Amino acid sequence: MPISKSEDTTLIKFSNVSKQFGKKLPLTNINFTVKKGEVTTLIGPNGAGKTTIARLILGLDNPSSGNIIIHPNLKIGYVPQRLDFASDLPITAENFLYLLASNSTNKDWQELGNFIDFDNYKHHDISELSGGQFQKLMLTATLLNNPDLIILDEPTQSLDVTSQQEFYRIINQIKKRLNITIFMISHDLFTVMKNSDQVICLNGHICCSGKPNDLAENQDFLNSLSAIGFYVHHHDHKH
Ligand SMILES: Nc1ncnc2c1ncn2[C@@H]1O[C@H](COP(=O)(O)OP(=O)(O)OP(=O)(O)O)[C@@H](O)[C@H]1O
Repeated sequence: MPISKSEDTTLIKFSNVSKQFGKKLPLTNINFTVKKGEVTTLIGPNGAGKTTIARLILGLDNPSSGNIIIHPNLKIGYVPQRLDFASDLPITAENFLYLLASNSTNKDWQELGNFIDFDNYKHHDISELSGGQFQKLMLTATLLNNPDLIILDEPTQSLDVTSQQEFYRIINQIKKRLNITIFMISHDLFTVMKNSDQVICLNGHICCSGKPNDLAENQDFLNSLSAIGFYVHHHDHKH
């Protein structure tokens, strides 16, 4: 069913979606929308159903019940958590992008390279890249197909704080300059709160969701974060 005109900025809409695997019910009654041009971040503990949601969006799996509407002709790119097969390839980062670009719709990979500080490591073999450089390369590889929306599965999981901040800076640039919508799965609660337009807190069901600023003030949100194992720092004293 197409999205009606009044919801034109809605790229993805989950309505009462549940997913069952045998006797397991990892997702129950999931409702959310992803709006064009926004960064939506899904947070939750291991086993919360985050990857299952990403797979449903990508059409790799179907909901057991409920309805998922994807905006017609939406091009979705996926940046996986890891890409084991590529990390040992005896090929430079530059040649890797060059090869991918020759098969893609966006031939201008060198321009995309500006986003990721590519000149500093483009002549390095992929196996020599740092975790942060490799993630940036994967991100750029995904952008080669001119997606409208990209899904990032825990992109900063193995990165140190400086590389995480750098990665989120790039994500924000991509959002602004290329007008790409971002759907991100993440564990980095505090970076998420700084860098998202919408946060969805998941643990089999949606515990709460909203704009980071609203949620930060919301005791239900703080309680549900504690309940699912996120440490919440209460900064209630003055320096
Ligand atoms: N194909 C499958 N068959 C059976 N159970 C599955 C399948 N895929 C996922 N599950 C189960 O669904 C639940 C949610 O898994 P999912 O991978 O979506 O969680 P997650 O939030 O992404 O976890 P993590 O943070 O560890 O990656 C888990 O209990 C998992 O074992």
